[in-house]
Amino acid sequence: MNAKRHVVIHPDLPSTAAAIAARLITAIIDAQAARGEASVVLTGGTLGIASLAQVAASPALSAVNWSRVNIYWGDERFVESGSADRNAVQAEVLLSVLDGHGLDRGRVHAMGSTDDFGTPEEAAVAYANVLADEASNEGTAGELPIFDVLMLGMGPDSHVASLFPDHAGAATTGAKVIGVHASPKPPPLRVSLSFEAINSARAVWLVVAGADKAPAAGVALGQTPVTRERVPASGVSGTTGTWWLLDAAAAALI
Ligand SMILES: O=C1O[C@H](COP(=O)(O)O)[C@@H](O)[C@H](O)[C@H]1O
Repeated sequence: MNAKRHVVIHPDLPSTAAAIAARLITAIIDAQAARGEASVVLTGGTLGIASLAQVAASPALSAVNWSRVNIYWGDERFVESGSADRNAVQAEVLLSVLDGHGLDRGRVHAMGSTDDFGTPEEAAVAYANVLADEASNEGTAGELPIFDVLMLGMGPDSHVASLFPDHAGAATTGAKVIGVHASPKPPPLRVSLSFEAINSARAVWLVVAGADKAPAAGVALGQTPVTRERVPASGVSGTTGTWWLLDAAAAALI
């Protein structure tokens, strides 16, 4: 067992979402106390979006200085900017509420859409440039800003972000952001952080709920060695720790 890997199991999806929301607000407050701002990487997915809704409803919302929170995404569907398929559109359940709490939309960095780019690769290069600019602005060495918390959903096939098992993106090295074609899960075109970018984060949280995720969680957390190309969820980790935040159904085979 990786000493920095933590597994936290909650009874069901609603309680897991509420716990993740409380954890996220606390992590942002702690990061702001330490360095004046906080950066979070959001995920789409059932539990990821449910957790954002819980943040929006939290009485602790006003404890955060939302004007100094930087928001990124781990992956995005390469579709029209207003499409309900987009993780950034789904995140409006929180962002629209935060507008009333001082959120600086200049710090909200959505990945590109088909409105502005011809291919996922073009959007990926543009997002890599955004990340490099933000790293430079904050004085962080390298091409990636500090990610205090990076959230990832996980698919039943063990994909995280848009890194799918035995698919080109999961085998890519040397790029921070990649274009994805022929995604096994629709829509087929996507943009995703690479393993390299994900694993630069301080804390990586895998947020996982539902019985359909139990086999993949069992394999990713199991004793049998697996590769990240075959089981992408097994290949992510934070520099300070990796937290698996699951409901009981998803944890049934751990
Ligand atoms: O396609 C995606 O799926 C995963 C997981 O979604 P879920 O609905 O099965 O929880 C999500 O984390 C990822 O961001 C998204 O693009």
